[in-house]
Amino acid sequence: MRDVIRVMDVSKSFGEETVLHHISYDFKEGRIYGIVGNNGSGKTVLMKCICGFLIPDSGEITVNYKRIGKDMDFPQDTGIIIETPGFLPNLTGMRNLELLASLRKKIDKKAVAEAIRAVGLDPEMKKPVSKYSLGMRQRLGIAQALMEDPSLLILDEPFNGLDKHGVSQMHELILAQKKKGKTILLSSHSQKDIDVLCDVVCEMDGGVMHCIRDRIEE
Ligand SMILES: Nc1ncnc2c1ncn2[C@@H]1O[C@H](COP(=O)(O)OP(=O)(O)OP(=O)(O)O)[C@@H](O)[C@H]1O
Repeated sequence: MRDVIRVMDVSKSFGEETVLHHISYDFKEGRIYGIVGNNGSGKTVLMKCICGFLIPDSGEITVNYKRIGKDMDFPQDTGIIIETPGFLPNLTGMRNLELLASLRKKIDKKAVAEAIRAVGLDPEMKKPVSKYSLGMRQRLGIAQALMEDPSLLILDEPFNGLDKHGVSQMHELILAQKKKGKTILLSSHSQKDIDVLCDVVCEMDGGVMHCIRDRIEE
């Protein structure tokens, strides 16, 4: 099984606080990994390092065998949600995603509209994003992560602000992504999200990461 992400002896501190302490782990293709741990345990910092938003103090991370920060600034072919997604408030959801898509490659309006529909929003909706509820904004964030059909998804608390129905819709969407062979890293404080979705559960604690469940190896 191919290693999509390799985290090799990665450390990261902020002042006196060591958040990641010599972490090494290989994330394999086609699996859903749950990243769990208490508040402040370093889940977001690890995901940000993988996405190139933070630079480790030492160690190396590769995504699809390319070194982040060396061979490329951020991972290619990757959909990312880190923290609550920010959008231009006066534009519609569709226009926001079209703009983001156009920064990367030739804009595919049909794919953008499909992603918006897949998260339960209406691509024709005329409402500007400033009038979206938190849950709608979160759905748009998930659509943004999915719209270019990336093979890797890095989702930090992607269900924030969603109601019960919304969460189960998004569970189905994520499981459908897994069926397409995608690799998914997901952090969540909800045990249900982790139980329903994840093949492997990795816990952050005291700067280190332990795999506490592996349904594939069991
Ligand atoms: N840019 C930064 N500057 C200084 N400290 C930071 C920075 N980013 C994160 N930290 C610190 O790193 C630690 C880990 O933060 P992180 O956001 O990764 O936690 P988390 O596990 O995602 O928590 P939560 O479950 O609350 O989202 C925290 O103590 C946080 O204050």
